[in-house]
Amino acid sequence: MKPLIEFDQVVKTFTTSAGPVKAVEGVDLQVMRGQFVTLVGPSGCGKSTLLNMTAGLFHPSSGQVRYDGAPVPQFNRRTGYMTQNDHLLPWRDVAGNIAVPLEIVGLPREQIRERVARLMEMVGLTGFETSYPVQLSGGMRKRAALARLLAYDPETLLLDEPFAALDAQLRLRMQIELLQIARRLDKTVLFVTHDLDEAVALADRIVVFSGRPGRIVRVVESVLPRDRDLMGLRRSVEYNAQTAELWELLAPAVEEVR
Ligand SMILES: Nc1ncnc2c1ncn2[C@@H]1O[C@H](COP(=O)(O)OP(=O)(O)OP(=O)(O)O)[C@@H](O)[C@H]1O
Repeated sequence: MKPLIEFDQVVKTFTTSAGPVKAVEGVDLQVMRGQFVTLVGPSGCGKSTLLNMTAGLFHPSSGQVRYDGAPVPQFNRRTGYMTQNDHLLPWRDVAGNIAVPLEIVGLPREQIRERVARLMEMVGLTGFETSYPVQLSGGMRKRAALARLLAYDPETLLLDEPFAALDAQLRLRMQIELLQIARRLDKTVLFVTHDLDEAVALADRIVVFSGRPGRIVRVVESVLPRDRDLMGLRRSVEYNAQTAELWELLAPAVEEVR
């Protein structure tokens, strides 16, 4: 099977007023179609930079990022991006926000209405069509942003700490929903997080980075079954052992940053 996303000896150096900043170095990684891959590592190790390069927002300084066998084009339209900030339009209601991508591609009104209703149901927002972002809780805003992202129907979801601002319970609910949706729609996911528990809970593979310049320290295959019960994970011996193993791996990098 061919990988969907490939990082081949990727180096990215930024030019800043304080001089060059090497964000990542020697990154070799292959992501298969349909895989859920989490990226963890200390702050500033270039995790977002890797997502940006997958989205085609900028290119590596050396090495190559390939998508479906070809170098990533400028603006990779087969990917959809979601960051900590949900970027909902405050002057549009929830249905109006989710409809934006469908309006851009010129879908007829009736089809937009149907697609929006389906997406709202998928993320558990039915009944809030006419609410405005300011009236929503943090979790509901994330759901709306996720539905809008799915409206683009991207093959790959690039998620940069999407749930970092949520409290523990809401985060768990969003994780459960995201995992279900990703599996059901067969999405490929690159998910950046600082939270090791989250990284292990969601991933098929966990990629651990060193401090800046970010290098891959280890790629860990999940010990959990693909079909997993996120609610019951805390009681899973395998889950706790894998999380502890990752803490050990990350400890030197955390020390370095300190
Ligand atoms: N556009 C840019 N111009 C200059 N420097 C940048 C740019 N983007 C990222 N950097 C620098 O590259 C390094 C890696 O940044 P990046 O945001 O990819 O790290 P990260 O691992 O996602 O960090 P965090 O976990 O804190 O979000 C940082 O030192 C950052 O300041």
